Amino acid sequence: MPTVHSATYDLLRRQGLTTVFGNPGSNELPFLKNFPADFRYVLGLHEGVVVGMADGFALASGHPALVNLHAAAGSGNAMGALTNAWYSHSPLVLTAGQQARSMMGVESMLANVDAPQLPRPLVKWSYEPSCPEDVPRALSQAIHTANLPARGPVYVSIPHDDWGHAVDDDAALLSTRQVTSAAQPAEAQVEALAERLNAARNPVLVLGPDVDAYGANALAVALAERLNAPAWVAPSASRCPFPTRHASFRGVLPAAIQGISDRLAGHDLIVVIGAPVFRYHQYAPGRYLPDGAELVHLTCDMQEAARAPMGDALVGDIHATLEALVPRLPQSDRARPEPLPRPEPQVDPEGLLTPETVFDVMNALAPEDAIYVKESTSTVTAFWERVEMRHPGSYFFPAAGGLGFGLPAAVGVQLARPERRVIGVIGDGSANYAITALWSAAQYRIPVVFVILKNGTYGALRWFSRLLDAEDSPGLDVPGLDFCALAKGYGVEAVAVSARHDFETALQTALEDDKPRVIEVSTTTIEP
Ligand SMILES: Cc1ncc(Cn2c(C)c(CCOP(=O)(O)OP(=O)(O)O)sc2=O)c(N)n1
Ligand SMILES: [Ca+2]
Repeated sequence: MPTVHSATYDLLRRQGLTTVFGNPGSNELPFLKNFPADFRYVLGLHEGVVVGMADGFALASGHPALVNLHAAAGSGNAMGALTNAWYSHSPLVLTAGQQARSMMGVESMLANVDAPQLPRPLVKWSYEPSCPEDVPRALSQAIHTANLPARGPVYVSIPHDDWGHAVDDDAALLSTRQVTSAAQPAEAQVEALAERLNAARNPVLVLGPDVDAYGANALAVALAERLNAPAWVAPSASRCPFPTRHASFRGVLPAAIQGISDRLAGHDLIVVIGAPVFRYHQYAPGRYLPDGAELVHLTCDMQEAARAPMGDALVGDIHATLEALVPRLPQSDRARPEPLPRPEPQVDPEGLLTPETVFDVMNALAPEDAIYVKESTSTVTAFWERVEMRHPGSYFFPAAGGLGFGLPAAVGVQLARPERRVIGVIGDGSANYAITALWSAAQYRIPVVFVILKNGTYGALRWFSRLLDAEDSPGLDVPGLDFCALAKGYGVEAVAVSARHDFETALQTALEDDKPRVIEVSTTTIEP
């Protein structure tokens, strides 16, 4: 007779979720016992690391990832990482152990009181099965809910005395289910979009993370070339949807209402693809659109479409829609955009490196298909100007700006993409939120190159403090951190550098190694 335990592992195996990212408690042991030999468990020492690794793994692989957390305390620790997974449309299947059913009501230790409520609103669906026999079906619903557009995290709480319960043979019907979506816009919808583009005098593209998530980067290039239109990356970029040295590439839009309108002034049609409209950040009120401009928005996420403050929107599959759209457009006779000029090298002060130099060296030495996991807020602009990214899946940044993503996500990305080198570019502030990810990288010998930019301060907050007239705020500096000692403590080799040649040597050595390494670089602080 199959049990909840055996039926669940059959389901997970057939649905391709054989890597479990977790941090266990007693509630989880009945799920983890008799752990199948064809499954892999990746331990994180904090649940923010567990979810961060799973997030990087899911985003880089394009498939759902399974997470197993401890009840309330474990799930609570994961909430910060969930903010990023929610906004990056990351298909995470979070499971959490619950106290035994008869012990929940008295709120005994490790009872997850009102479990489904805890992760809301950062999950698409949250559930605790009402009886043990429903656990396999609930997990099947969780997998498909996470994976259907718009993709996103889900949460299932499972009492630990459910796993041994018998289930009937029909539970096996779950494991072979294939649930997919077409989301192909109708002929008339594609035609209407084509007509609008054809009628535009001076269209501009604004491309978001879901272009990269749907593998539609080449279609975005084809669209830009067919229109001879400039292509901006949508603000607060969490992925790279367009080759950064292409002639149409114009950089990342500022995350400010008036700033965006200023950059897009003169265009009569703004075509936003695969991004919310928009992920503003600093409060800089202004006009949502430049004079004379209209906006049309293609998104996979109905909530993005519904909540936008302006424009028309079409909800559909990004890849399928562009595939249907591009052939309908005649080759424009507009002048092709001129490539952006290359930035000048920066002069480094004695004993420090500018972030610009760090990125110039990275661009020179890293493989052309390197993957960057970025979490140093003040250096984002300099990075996009100086580091070339041309392949899909080359860049990941916390989609909600929730720090503690970078280190673990870099581990998860490298686990998903062993054929490409992953370089984590992490601020000395951000590095502390999930520093224990270094232990997982060492334990599982996941060869991420962690470059920690040490400017001794929360650089982005220094900038914000000026913007918000709060420059006398306390708590903006992080002096006295020794990331070589910290890395050593977690089993990762590390070196500290403060001169260009030393960084070149350290980076080259790390790129040639098959184990993780930390490079602590003393840098100046720059404006975001
Ligand atoms: C979990 C969490 N805590 C606090 C913040 C606030 N915060 C903080 C603390 C920043 C400073 C980041 O400093 P860094 O050293 O990582 O990078 P820079 O010096 O390049 O800004 S940026 C920012 O939004 C956050 N975004 N997420
Ligand atoms: Ca810093």
